[in-house]
Amino acid sequence: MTSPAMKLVVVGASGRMGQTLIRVISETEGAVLHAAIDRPESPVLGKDAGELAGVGTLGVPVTDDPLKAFVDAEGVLDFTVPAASVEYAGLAAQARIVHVIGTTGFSEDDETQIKAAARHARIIKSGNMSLGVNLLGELVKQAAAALSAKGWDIEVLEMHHRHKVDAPSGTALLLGEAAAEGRGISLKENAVKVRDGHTGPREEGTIGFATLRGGSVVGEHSVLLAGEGETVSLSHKATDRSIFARGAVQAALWGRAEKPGLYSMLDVLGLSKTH
Ligand SMILES: NC(=O)C1=CN([C@@H]2O[C@H](COP(=O)(O)OP(=O)(O)OC[C@H]3O[C@@H](n4cnc5c(N)ncnc54)[C@H](OP(=O)(O)O)[C@@H]3O)[C@@H](O)[C@H]2O)C=CC1
Ligand SMILES: O=C(O)C1=N[C@H](C(=O)O)C[C@H](O)C1
Repeated sequence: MTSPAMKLVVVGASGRMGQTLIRVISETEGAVLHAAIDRPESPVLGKDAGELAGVGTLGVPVTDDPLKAFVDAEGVLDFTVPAASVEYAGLAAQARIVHVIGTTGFSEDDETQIKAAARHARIIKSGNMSLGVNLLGELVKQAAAALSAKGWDIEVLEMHHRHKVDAPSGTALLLGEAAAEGRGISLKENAVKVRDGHTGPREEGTIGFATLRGGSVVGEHSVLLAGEGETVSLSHKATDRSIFARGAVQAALWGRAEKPGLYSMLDVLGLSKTH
């Protein structure tokens, strides 16, 4: 017997990802839009979420009351801002529902609070929900392990649209973590996120980041492994935000059957060693 469609709440409904999520949910068998939430000051409150996202009337008005929305829901899809995601994680824990977090730019304190919420909520969190980037992360891990001898320098390059507010991107950090794992080192202790002025020569074993912003670029990432006389380059280019939204809906459906905990897209995609 097939289970009824999973009731999903989209928070940040007016955002670039919020609208893409509403569209993708409307096209996904097994998922249904239960509620759409935005900030109390948002001009879209009261508007139909489907009309807002260009998929026709869905009979779901945008509200600013997450608590009420979460009570009867089974999952929340959250691509908003760190402060809001931390708050939603607490509410999802109270409601015992699945919380898919795509938001990026968290502080260490935010991460601690999300981990605490995952004692009761099923949280799936990733800096990038696409299949391609998560596969790329695994390839980067392998390449970093294979090219771990001295003389191979790792640099992560990213470009995004002019509206993006955090840097390096969540994806760049995910790829940096993958490279660090391949090397058996800590990213936190070896990352170089900014270079300016007389920096001196590159420090052996560091992982560098470079950030570009402009135009409407959805998301482009490259990991360069630069050696003496040769460079290996591993890249991903996103041209459509629906790749992230499809991954998020897939994550929510997967999380429905899981125990409370903090999971990543590697768990959802079966690429995790521990799952
Ligand atoms: N993990 C992944 O695969 C991906 C992650 N992202 C990340 O998702 C996040 C959002 O990206 P994007 O959609 O481009 O950004 P937008 O700015 O377009 O959307 C963010 C939305 O969140 C809303 N918002 C802000 N505060 C609250 C709140 N307290 N409660 C409810 N809603 C709130 C904003 O409303 P308002 O505009 O009124 O402030 C806006 O509608 C970013 O962190 C981005 O990096 C993006 C794509 C893929
Ligand atoms: O802000 C964005 O747009 C994106 N954010 C995510 C990130 O920080 O990596 C994922 C994707 O690249 C788009």
